[in-house]
Amino acid sequence: MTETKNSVRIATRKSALALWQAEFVKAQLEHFHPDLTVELVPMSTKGDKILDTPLAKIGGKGLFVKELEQAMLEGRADIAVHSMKDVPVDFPAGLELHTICEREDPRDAFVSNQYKHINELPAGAVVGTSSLRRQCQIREARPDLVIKDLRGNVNTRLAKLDAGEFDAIILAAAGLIRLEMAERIACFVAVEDSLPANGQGAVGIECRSDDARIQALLAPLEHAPTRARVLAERAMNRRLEGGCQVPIGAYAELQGEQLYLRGLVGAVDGSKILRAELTGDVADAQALGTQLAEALLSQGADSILAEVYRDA
Ligand SMILES: NCc1[nH]cc(CCC(=O)O)c1CC(=O)O
Repeated sequence: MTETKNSVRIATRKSALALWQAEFVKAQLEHFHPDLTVELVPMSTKGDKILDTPLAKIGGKGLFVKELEQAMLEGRADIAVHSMKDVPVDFPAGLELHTICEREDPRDAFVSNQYKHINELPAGAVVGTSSLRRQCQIREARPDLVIKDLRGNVNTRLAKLDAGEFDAIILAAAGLIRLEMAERIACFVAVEDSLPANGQGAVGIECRSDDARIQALLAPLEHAPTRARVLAERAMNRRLEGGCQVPIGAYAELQGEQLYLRGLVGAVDGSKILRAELTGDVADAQALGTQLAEALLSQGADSILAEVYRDA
């Protein structure tokens, strides 16, 4: 399809979750703009191709977004739909994160075919996750469990659980809910027990900074409360210079006009987890995130993170 005034092309990864999110944005755009033609442009990213290496070791910010951004910069697509959790803090010149949609359940989910709760797992049980943030919080609570790396998209991870490679796995609840697999969730993990990653459960839309036509079309998809929460969480990560593969949790909730923000930085072995929280005016969301990061840094977060990056 050639570019017309009344079309939008969405660059998307090909995983089931990415396609769901792109279809969701397509449906929303068509709902608000009945005359609009919306087309998906699926593509593979480096992160999709390297499946055998723990994510923390590949490093490289934007492993899952670079190809999508290239497509927008070259005019092969107009927008890219991302899980906010996977979106790097900075954007290439000419692109911006323009829209943040309403958040799905931000919690982690405990998934197991035998056990209803992490506390039911016997000593030595094997738990699968590739997230350092989840690892450090599990290790702190249950040093007797064995944690094994678990990569792949949601379906691959569930298949590995079902094949008996793990006694339980931890996934983002949002992904399972979106893919209509909520029945696989044995229990939602309380945010007190597993503080979510910044942006978890929220979908963001990136577009060209100078594309006023697209930005006007995106306007009705914006969800201001989610934006405030996610911006606070991202500001915390930004100040800590944390990419998406770091043992950092950041979670903001709205309490009226107040934003309640919690953060943590953990040593991967669970030997030490720093926590901080604060409450402030929602209008100061980003400043609050930075302030929370400062509180964690003053507790020694920088030396913990330096260790993580050295080992990675
Ligand atoms: N890191 C991969 C990723 N990115 C977004 C989600 C889930 C959906 C979301 O958080 O919006 C997942 C899977 C997971 O962590 O289990």
